[in-house]
Amino acid sequence: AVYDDPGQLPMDKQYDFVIVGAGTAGNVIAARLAENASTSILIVEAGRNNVGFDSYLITIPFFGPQASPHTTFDWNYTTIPQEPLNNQLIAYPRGYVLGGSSSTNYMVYTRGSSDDYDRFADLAGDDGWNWDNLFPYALKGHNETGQYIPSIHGTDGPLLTSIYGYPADTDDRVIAATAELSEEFPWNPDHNSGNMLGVSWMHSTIGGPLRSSSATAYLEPALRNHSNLDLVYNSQVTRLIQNGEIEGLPVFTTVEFARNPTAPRYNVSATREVILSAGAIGTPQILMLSGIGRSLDLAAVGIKPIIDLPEVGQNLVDHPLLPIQWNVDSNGTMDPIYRAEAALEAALEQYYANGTGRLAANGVSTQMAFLRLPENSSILAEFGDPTSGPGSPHYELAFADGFFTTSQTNPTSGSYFSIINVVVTPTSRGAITLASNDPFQHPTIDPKILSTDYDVNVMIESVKAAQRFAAAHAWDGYITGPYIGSVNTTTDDGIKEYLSRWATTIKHPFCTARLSKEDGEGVVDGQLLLKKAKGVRIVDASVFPIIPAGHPQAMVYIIAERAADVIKAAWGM
Ligand SMILES: Cc1cc2nc3c(=O)[nH]c(=O)nc-3n(C[C@H](O)[C@H](O)[C@H](O)COP(=O)(O)OP(=O)(O)OC[C@H]3O[C@@H](n4cnc5c(N)ncnc54)[C@H](O)[C@@H]3O)c2cc1C
Repeated sequence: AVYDDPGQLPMDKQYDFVIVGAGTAGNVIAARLAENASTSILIVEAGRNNVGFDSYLITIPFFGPQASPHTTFDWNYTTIPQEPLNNQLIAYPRGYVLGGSSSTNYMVYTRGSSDDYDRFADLAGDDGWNWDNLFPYALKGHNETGQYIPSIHGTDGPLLTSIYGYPADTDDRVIAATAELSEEFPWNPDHNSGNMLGVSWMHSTIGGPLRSSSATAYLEPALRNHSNLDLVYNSQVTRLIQNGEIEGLPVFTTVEFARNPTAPRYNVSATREVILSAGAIGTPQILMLSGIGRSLDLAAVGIKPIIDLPEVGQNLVDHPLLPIQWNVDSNGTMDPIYRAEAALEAALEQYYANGTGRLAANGVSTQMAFLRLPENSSILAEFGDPTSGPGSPHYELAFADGFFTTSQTNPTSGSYFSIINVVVTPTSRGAITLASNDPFQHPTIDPKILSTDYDVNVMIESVKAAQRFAAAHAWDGYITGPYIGSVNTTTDDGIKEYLSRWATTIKHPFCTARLSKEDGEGVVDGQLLLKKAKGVRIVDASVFPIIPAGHPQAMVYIIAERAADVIKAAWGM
């Protein structure tokens, strides 16, 4: 059953599992556990329904970047001042809706490098998490035909993925530049094979003309098909409550939640486990509100410490992003972004008539490159190599037909080509801490974007690589010059100044409740069970020991698919 208010929930009902957060990972766990008819499951979600008011923003692919921030789909968090970015406060979006961030993200689908999975398995002390063993879970995707290797994609799983669905003016030139500069920018027929290096067509979680999210792919069918699954949304979990002790360890299987700060609080207990899937911000916030974290910090905001786990909320890592653009001469054709917006009515008419046109495709980019610094790079000599192996990239270039930005003011005329630079193996580490003991007050978010010399230097190298790509003959007669003339991006210092103005986050917070097989380290163990406690497992972006070197939603889905099997095995289901 589905409830849109916590007051409606039958309070005498027993659940085997209570899942906190109907987001990317939470819905995978819920749908898989619900396959066992004799098990009862409740999902508690703070955010809103994914259908209803303004929902075209989260269904029509082109509008993805407009679904957040400052909408009802978003938690609308803001960071504290980021010193390397001229002390700007950065909007820090997270999905506040069924499907979580999979309902509001930009839909880019990259599984990541096999090295990243193998390092995850090593740090977890469990080979079940390595690439070879997780590959069958990756096939729980569902594909359309296109520029990809069919044998490495699934065809009957729930999540829909596809390649870019609209011919861009720049497609042929990107491919020609790749052929021309093939030593630095080799073509890779499909970066979802475990080897992601090179330039490939971008894949997206789009099926037909619609966004595919964990709400549409997992939650909705599970609620339709399994009466043992209940959902309550508009219900924010305010803490977990200790309800006993087993083998000298506190048990935390009672979940407290409320509709808003002044509404009554309700409790529900799981007879087996609570699964925290509230994401890299929500999960550490709930743990700390429950007395689980760095004891001194908790006491400082008036929370009684119960479990001292100093890494809760620490190790926050995110990918920094920096867009750069070029003016282009497109023979009088408008920039596709304005073309879609200026001709919105016609575009919508086409979209609703037959699901085609610019609005049916991802609004971000068309192809993307994952690249390594050269072996003899002075950056690697000075700082070491943070990648998980020789098949993993240091940075990414994403190519966009039109003006793409999430930090600059959009121009209102002209035609553009954009390259989005991303440092995919950042070494900056920030933290989530509690600003108060009020669960409805946002936590303090400090991702410390671009705060290490390694990150800044790799971003500078990425921009230079983008400039080399845009200087290929393939762009002759098309690119007419760089877009921002006021900052000289031909020197390292110039790029640094440009970066302090326009770099931002790509919105991939990770690792705030990281796993570790070592005693005395991390927040969860290799089976994702909360350390020093009983009854709590965490499955979401927070448990990753290292941020994936790519767009991470695919790896969250894949890890959640296996976590569901780990839970089933633990309870003999
Ligand atoms: C704007 C944006 C663009 C992105 N673009 C991409 C992209 O193109 N490709 C890609 O691979 N990745 C992208 N990402 C990142 C990716 O979407 C996330 O890493 C991934 O979805 C995280 O999954 P999760 O399960 O950890 O958390 P989420 O999917 O965020 O789920 C957490 C859920 O828990 C709920 N919750 C939180 N606190 C509470 C509470 N106290 N009580 C009850 N419920 C709670 C939330 O409302 C949410 O529904 C993007 C993210 C954003 C925000």
